[in-house]
Amino acid sequence: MAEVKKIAVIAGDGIGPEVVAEAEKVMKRVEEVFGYAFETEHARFGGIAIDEDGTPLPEETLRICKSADAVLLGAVGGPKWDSNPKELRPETGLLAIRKELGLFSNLRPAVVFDCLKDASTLKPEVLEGTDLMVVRELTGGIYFGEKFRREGQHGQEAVDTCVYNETEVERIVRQAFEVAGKRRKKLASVDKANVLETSRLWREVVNRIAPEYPEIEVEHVLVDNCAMQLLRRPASFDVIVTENMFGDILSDEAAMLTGSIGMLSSASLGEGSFGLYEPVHGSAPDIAGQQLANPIATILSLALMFRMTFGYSDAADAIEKAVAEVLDAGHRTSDIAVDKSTAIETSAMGDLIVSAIAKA
Ligand SMILES: NC(=O)c1ccc[n+]([C@@H]2O[C@H](COP(=O)([O-])OP(=O)(O)OC[C@H]3O[C@@H](n4cnc5c(N)ncnc54)[C@H](O)[C@@H]3O)[C@@H](O)[C@H]2O)c1
Ligand SMILES: CC(C)[C@H](C(=O)O)[C@@H](O)C(=O)O
Ligand SMILES: [Mg+2]
Repeated sequence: MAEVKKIAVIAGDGIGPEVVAEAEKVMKRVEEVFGYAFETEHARFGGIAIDEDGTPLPEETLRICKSADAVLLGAVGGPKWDSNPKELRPETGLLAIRKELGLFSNLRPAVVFDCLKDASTLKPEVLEGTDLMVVRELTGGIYFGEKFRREGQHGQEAVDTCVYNETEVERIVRQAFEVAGKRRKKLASVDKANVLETSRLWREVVNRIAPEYPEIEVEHVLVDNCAMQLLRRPASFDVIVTENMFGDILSDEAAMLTGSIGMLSSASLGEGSFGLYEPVHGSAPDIAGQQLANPIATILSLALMFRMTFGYSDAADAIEKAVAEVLDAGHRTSDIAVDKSTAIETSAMGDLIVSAIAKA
């Protein structure tokens, strides 16, 4: 009997519960096919927790996450809470959970499935061979710097500060070198060193560490240029390492290489094997509750959990293969369907993937 792995499951808001439900079906199927055992504990987080507990990140939720081996998260947020004070914003809870759990490294793979090239706005020949990984710093930078308002000469002033220390930069940069070493050995460090002091420090740290990884080819790319090159030569990128806000923006851009943000999975990691796994997308209030959401990003996030936290590569490979097979067979949710009239619902996509999961 396999050791029981504890997974904290946080559905969240909007399409969160819809996509997480499909990932939970996949979890059950993996238990049946591979004999692994998972114990899940559900927790409230985000907008729903604000409504029921008066805070986006209840103590109980944090306790459940800390006592688990890994966390599966859907998405949080929505217009209902958009004008709340910042302590009562779902997004504030998201930043708090990342910080509390020490998840400084966010891996966001963007892989273009051959059969989905028609779902992208880029030409198929530009997309050919695109398989990149954004390594985003997740617990520092402008997201976590001091923020305040003050009265200025021209009315209210708002201040956001961006701070990075060498230790924070070094640990994420080392992670990225390690990731690149297991891939195609190319690292693009993305910054704005022509303007920002934090970026100058970032670049110095990358240059100091690079000689320790002589097998990795390093390029420095300014973030504005990177945004452009991602559309011009996406296949030339292997690993992109960058600070918190640039990584947020570039990963949503990279999503469109794959056809939809509904395809992009992520792993948030710290020093140990513990991780939080969530799709890159948000709660998509515009399509919530209609079974229109693509569950693949969440299902692929679960595959990342199996591979990275539990070392269950057989199950992770089987999930990824099942997703590829279902897409190859022509099944599409609306976001990736060229002919929208043929699109299938969230749960139908989940069911098809579940049925396709098999031992190699
Ligand atoms: N990690 C998170 O929980 C997270 C991430 C991003 C945004 N958010 C929050 O989500 C809310 C909505 O944000 P937004 O609209 O800017 O971004 P979003 O990612 O929720 O949606 C952007 C667009 O992509 C579509 N989309 C997103 N996921 C999809 C899926 N799985 N299948 C099909 N289409 C999908 C949406 O319908 C929408 O048109 C905000 O409150 C935001 O703060 C949360
Ligand atoms: C909702 C928001 C706080 C979050 C972020 O910016 O990190 C989201 O955009 C993401 O990419 O996970
Ligand atoms: Mg984002």
